Amino acid sequence: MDITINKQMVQKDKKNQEFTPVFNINNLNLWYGQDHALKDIKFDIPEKQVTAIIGPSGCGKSTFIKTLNRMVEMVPIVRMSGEIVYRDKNIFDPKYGVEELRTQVGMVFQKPNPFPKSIYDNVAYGPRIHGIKNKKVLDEVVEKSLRGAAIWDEVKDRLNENAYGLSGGQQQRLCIARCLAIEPDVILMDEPTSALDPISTLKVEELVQELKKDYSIVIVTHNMQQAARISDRTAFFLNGEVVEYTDTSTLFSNPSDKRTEDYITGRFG
Ligand SMILES: Nc1ncnc2c1ncn2[C@@H]1O[C@H](COP(=O)(O)OP(=O)(O)OP(=O)(O)O)[C@@H](O)[C@H]1O
Repeated sequence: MDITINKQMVQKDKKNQEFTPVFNINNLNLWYGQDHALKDIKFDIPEKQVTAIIGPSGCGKSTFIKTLNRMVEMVPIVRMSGEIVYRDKNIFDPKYGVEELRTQVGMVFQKPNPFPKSIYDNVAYGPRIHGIKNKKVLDEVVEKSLRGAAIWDEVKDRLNENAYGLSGGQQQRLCIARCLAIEPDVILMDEPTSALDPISTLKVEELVQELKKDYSIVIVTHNMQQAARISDRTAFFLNGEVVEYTDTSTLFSNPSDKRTEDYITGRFG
């Protein structure tokens, strides 16, 4: 049986700009036991743009982003219905291998989580698992990934030192380099700067702007200013629903739903 679903056609947003979706999410529902955490989520995530997910604590942002690489299934009590189409294939199809998906859809977490290994080995880890053994090829991948994550100049003379010796901001960029080393198509970021100081936050935000030239990025953030600064489109989640999803400038300057307006003007959350 062919699991290809052709939904990846070019679409137009509210400003009539064309975009190609990388994910189509259709009537996605998710329960933790009896708790209905995601309710009829339906929207498309564009290619090579930054999509921000905002909303108050407990509204389902992390749960949602973790459905996109099926990490949420690691929680045993999770049940889901609906469909997530990634580049014309339903990721819930039993024929779609989760490893294949996670090679395409990388993830960066809230707290930097380098392995207790050298800087070099952190970045080479994924390529090695994918069978790359040649030292010269690995050296190239490591350098390219560290350059891509804007940390090469800071670490090039200490590649064999333990990653735990880096600052929090450097560790987070190392984790981004580790993600780039497997050459993903999409990068999911779950509050990637919430554990960082303002200068490291700025570096990661600048990096996100660079990365979107080559990757499609979905970022969960508590910080509305951050969403406004770095994203092209924003989805506002509330109680497990998407209240509003549109281009970021419209959402912050002219929201169409009163609940969005109340949230972005600080009336709750
Ligand atoms: N592992 C879990 N088991 C049971 N319920 C969970 C689990 N993870 C999340 N939930 C519940 O699902 C709902 C959404 O949680 P989620 O963490 O996705 O929200 P969030 O918007 O990311 O919150 P925050 O901004 O505080 O991180 C909450 O009611 C939460 O209690």
